Amino acid sequence: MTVRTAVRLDAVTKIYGRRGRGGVVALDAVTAALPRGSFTAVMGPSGSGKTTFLHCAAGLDHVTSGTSWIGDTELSGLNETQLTRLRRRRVGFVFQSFNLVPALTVRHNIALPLRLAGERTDRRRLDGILERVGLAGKASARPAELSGGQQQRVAIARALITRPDVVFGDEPTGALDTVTAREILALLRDCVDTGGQTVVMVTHDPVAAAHADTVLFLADGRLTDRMEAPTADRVADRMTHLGAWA
Ligand SMILES: Nc1ncnc2c1ncn2[C@@H]1O[C@H](COP(=O)(O)OP(=O)(O)OP(=O)(O)O)[C@@H](O)[C@H]1O
Repeated sequence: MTVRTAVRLDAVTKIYGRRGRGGVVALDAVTAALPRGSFTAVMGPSGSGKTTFLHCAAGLDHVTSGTSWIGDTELSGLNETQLTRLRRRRVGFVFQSFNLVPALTVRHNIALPLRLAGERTDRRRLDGILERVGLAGKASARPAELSGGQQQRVAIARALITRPDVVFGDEPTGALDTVTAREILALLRDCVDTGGQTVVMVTHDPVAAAHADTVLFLADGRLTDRMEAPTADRVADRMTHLGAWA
């Protein structure tokens, strides 16, 4: 494979439980290659395998069969220690529920991945990231003192601090109002356009998906369709055909 691919899955199957004995086939021979510096949205009906796709792509979960790569690193070839290192340094995560540490200030929340990796935090870099996510004056605040949108900005800054190859988002705007969601999506878009990052985002929302370059559609664990240069209307239409709103 070429290093121009940030994320790759080759015939990835994920079964929870035991094959053929009541096990759930959450992903069924999924193959996808996501280029570096691209923004991909993953959509599909509830239970179609979106979160499982994200977890298998990011090394948060083991695949049952098939192979997945981050850059040129094959994840199934890594032991637990190597996987932990990869998750700390090469991927960033943003969740619907922000997952910040309440007792820590914004500055310390953002620096946490570096501390866990045993690295010193470069003050200038941290200030630069705070500025980039629009929180320059909030370094000493604690999460409870921030709005939902501001908390998600902290989570994005925390995801970016290790300069990851890929930022994975699982419904990153799911808990936000429409206006705030749009600001967060613009920030993720900027990570790709200005920062050269690769972003992969699970979402239920066609408007959110329209910020991506490509939308991948999952149904029953299979990749059934893709759309380039999506618009909210076209995505909503495609989701209707998948029975997503049923
Ligand atoms: N830990 C688990 N153990 C057993 N089954 C699981 C587990 N995680 C997910 N599943 C099942 O795998 C299938 C895919 O789940 P997944 O969470 O990936 O779907 P999703 O598209 O993200 O759903 P949603 O939109 O509702 O969050 C579902 O049938 C789900 O019930």
